[in-house]
Amino acid sequence: MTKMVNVRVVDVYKSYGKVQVLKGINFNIEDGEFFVLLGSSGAGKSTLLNILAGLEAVDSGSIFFDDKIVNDLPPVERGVAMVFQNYALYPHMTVYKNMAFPLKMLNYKKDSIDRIVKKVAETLDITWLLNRYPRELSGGQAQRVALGRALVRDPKIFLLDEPLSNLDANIRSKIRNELKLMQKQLNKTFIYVTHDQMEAMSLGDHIGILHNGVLEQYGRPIDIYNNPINEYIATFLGDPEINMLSCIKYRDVYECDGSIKFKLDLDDKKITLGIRPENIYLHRQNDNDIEGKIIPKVSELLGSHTLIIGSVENKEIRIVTEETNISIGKEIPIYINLNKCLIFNEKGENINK
Ligand SMILES: Nc1ncnc2c1ncn2[C@@H]1O[C@H](COP(=O)(O)OP(=O)(O)OP(=O)(O)O)[C@@H](O)[C@H]1O
Repeated sequence: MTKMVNVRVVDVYKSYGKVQVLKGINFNIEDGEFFVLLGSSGAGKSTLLNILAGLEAVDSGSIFFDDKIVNDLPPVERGVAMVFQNYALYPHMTVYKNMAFPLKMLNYKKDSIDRIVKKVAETLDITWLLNRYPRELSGGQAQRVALGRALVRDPKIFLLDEPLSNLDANIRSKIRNELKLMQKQLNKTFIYVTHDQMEAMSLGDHIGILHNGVLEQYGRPIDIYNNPINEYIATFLGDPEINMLSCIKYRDVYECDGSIKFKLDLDDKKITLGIRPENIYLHRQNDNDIEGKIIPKVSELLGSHTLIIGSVENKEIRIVTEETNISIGKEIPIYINLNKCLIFNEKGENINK
């Protein structure tokens, strides 16, 4: 097995014509980790992935694999393998031939090809599928084969560009779990691009969030979720979406959308209070909880929990609760613990102490 690489991206800039797509990107990826690049459409994710693959050149900046600069290395010499959205399996070839293909192109001998394909098939538990054609595979199996085809060349890094986005929602989470297990088993560095925050949260050892060509935040999913640096990130992560209440200070009391009032030792005249739906309660939890009111309008069962969408003074509030007996249309109290809220200043920056 090749040694795991440590990827370092240093001050990377990239423009297409007048459009600056990457504006000074810096981050590190540890050996053998599952790294997720998350961002909305047009954020620059694919561009960055293509730069790592060697399919695009940087305008300035450096890419290091294992402390070795690879800016000028062509894709085949980088030891990376790409797995695309549609898996790009050849429909007229069996699984065996699909997996053998990259080695055949590199002029490997027939018996070496056979040995490698069978070994990789065993690792991925797809030996029994070797004689099938791609049309005879489920989404998850096709994904294993696509990984297998990438794995035969023993790449140091896997680059995956939205590999699950063509799958039905119901098998997506199953395949997501499998992918994570396979990555841990293979102990290879995975760099995974997605616009889906759920996918990023569940797969990533670390996540980098790209927004308009800037890496806004980097870290462990739970740390970013609990401590997003700004309103954009706070809103991007989490489903149902975080509640954002605009608050204005009158004397020493902040008054917010949705009839919520509280005291806070801050100088800012205007702040935004970010409250995750799971942090709003229908019963008092602590003496110093802030009390508000909502009129529930919709209640949606999420399995073990219920999502309530309620409103006060035209402000919509999302609550996730374990309670099931909610009367729609009747005003009820809500309780918020200020310590569990995020506080943003007028510029949208997180100012939690
Ligand atoms: N070859 C190109 N020529 C010109 N502009 C490009 C080219 N490739 C990408 N862009 C532009 O660069 C920006 C970033 O594109 P990129 O594909 O990296 O975004 P993305 O985050 O992967 O988006 P998506 O999730 O929609 O694929 C977009 O505004 C896109 O239109």
